[in-house]
Amino acid sequence: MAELNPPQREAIRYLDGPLLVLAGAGSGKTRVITQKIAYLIEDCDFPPASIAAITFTNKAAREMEERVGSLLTHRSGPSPLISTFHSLGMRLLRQECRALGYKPGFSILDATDCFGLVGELTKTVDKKVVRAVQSQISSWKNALVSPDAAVSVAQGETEALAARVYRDYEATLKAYQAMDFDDLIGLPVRLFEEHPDVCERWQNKLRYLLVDEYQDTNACQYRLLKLLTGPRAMFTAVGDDDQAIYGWRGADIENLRGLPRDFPKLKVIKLEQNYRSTVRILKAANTLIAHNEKLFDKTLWSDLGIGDPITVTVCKDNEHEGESVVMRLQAHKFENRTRFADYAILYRSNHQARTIEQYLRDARIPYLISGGQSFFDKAEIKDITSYLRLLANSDDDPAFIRAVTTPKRGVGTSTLEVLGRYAGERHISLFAALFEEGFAQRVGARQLEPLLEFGEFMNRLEWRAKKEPAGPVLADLLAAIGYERWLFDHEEARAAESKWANVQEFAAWLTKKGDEDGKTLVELTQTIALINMLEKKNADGGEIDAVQLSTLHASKGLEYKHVFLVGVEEGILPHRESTAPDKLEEERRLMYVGITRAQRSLHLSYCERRKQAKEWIPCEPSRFIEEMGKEDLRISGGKQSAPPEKQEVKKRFGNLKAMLAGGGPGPGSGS
Ligand SMILES: Nc1ncnc2c1ncn2[C@@H]1O[C@H](COP(=O)(O)OP(=O)(O)OP(=O)(O)O)[C@@H](O)[C@H]1O
Ligand SMILES: [Mg+2]
Repeated sequence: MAELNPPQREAIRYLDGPLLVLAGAGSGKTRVITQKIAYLIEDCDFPPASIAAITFTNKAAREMEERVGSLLTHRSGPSPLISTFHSLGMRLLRQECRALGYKPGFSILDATDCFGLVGELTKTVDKKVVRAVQSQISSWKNALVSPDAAVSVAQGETEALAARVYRDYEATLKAYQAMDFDDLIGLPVRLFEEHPDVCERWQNKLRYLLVDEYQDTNACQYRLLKLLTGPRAMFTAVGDDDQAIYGWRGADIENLRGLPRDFPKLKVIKLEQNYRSTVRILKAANTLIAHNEKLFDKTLWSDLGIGDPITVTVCKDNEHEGESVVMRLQAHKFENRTRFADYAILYRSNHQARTIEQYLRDARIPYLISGGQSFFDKAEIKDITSYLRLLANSDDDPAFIRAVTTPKRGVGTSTLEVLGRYAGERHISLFAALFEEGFAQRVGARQLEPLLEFGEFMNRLEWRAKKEPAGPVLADLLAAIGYERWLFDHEEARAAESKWANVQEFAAWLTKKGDEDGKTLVELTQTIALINMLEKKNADGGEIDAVQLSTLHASKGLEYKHVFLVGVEEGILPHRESTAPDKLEEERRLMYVGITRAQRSLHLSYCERRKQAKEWIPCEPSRFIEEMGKEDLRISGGKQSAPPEKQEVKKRFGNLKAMLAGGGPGPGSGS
């Protein structure tokens, strides 16, 4: 407890009832959670398995696991449960799903799978409509609105359509023995409400709960939290209302406001010292967020020194911005003798990453991306996981269709249509239907043969997939379906190579996971949907020295020595669809999150124009730059000052070249 300030220590030791730690960015809220877990185990003799900590992302969960692990090095045996709400829900459902009419092998459909399903049910090819319907259904699910209730609350055409689709969507998922991400929270809530005995069992099992990033919980998660803690209400929640950035996904700041109302005994502790950022960075963040309506009074100070001014670079267009950010990063790294991993480049939307990636690749700078397209979203990975899903759950019709048609094995669309109709009449899955005599009578022997062969192959493999270690079973599966050959027959050589490399990486990862955790292929399958990034570690086990590229949303809770925040323009940040007053406040919080990720230096940039559908559109600097208070900003570039900025970069690179020629950097200002 040495490295803790008095309110942090108080928060850690407080066990008399529910506790809320409410504090600004970088004030050590996450550290309170980590240390409190150690305190509960070490000093209060809580069995590790009776403690659950909930983080916002898988990455945060892994980091916390590592930190807790290093605090408890001398202990072996079970560890506390550290996971996201979704992983916790999944764990719970795996054990209890029979009470809700699910088999333990239930499938988890990711957002892309669900998009396909909603698309089919909506009967439209207009992706915008499908997306709107999908997002509306998700909002209802997160707000605990049932399909029946949705019909009566729906307003306008899209919502009415969504309400109609909602019921079919739920029924279809159930028929597939499948769940979407929202179900991983919603179904445990239903389970606990319908089965108080099960709820009580879990309340006794989990005796202390800790929740990080509490401001971004939604109504459903809040309900789950209340059910899990029960009347004892032994929990610590930490959060910052100024960092609530997931309103668009159903998170509700009301849950923060409602906490004192629902728990009259709630104790609130505030933390005021920021241990992350220099004074200038913190001041800019505080000045900016003061433009939002205040929910709670908070102060935040730092004694880490005044620090460098915040730079604002005006760029001609986004190509120039990409080039400039990479050049400035290289120069900064050289001057300060830092590592690539000390840098993050943050942006509002995924598409902004493309240009930056290009310039990073050209400069041969290693980088990692988070918050982007998931590895598991790639077609080749989804092909393979469809087999795994089907092995775990033979009711998973979407998985069946993908697996039976990829690679092609002579099963045509018309046969599948007959199979679908037959299965529908009999109310059974496609997989079960293919073995039935009634179906065999409707198709010719030539059509039936490849289907039966596939079915028998899967049946033979299922037994092994449920019993044997994952690695060898997966290797045999890949060989048996001839996936590699099929890729090279159907794709250009280079595309096929890269896809096959991805499949191999995936197989190696699953094998390793299986070996580490002693899990079978079927057991691992459910985890796949929940993981959005491979744990990239290099051969010696350390983290790769790479620049981190991330959306602002995905950067929450993390910190980097030096941060480049790009595209700080009207229309991007704030986003053009979010300029209504309440949405604007969320955009401002997003900017606040971005600024407060930086420890030592912060570099903003924006473009004077951007290309949109072949046309150049002039851009305005984001209002948030103005709102940060100008005195600590150093603005360079742009029309008036274009030459000096160029000179500046040239000068620095001139130096760089001279220094390189001279064999090494001069004294740096430290990292
Ligand atoms: N008492 C302390 N003494 C020294 N360093 C501390 C102390 N408390 C926290 N820190 C450090 O300050 C940094 C910020 O802490 P932490 O990430 O826990 O803040 P946070 O409040 O969770 O931030 P965010 O709101 O961004 O999630 C971390 O590097 C942490 O190790
Ligand atoms: Mg935190």
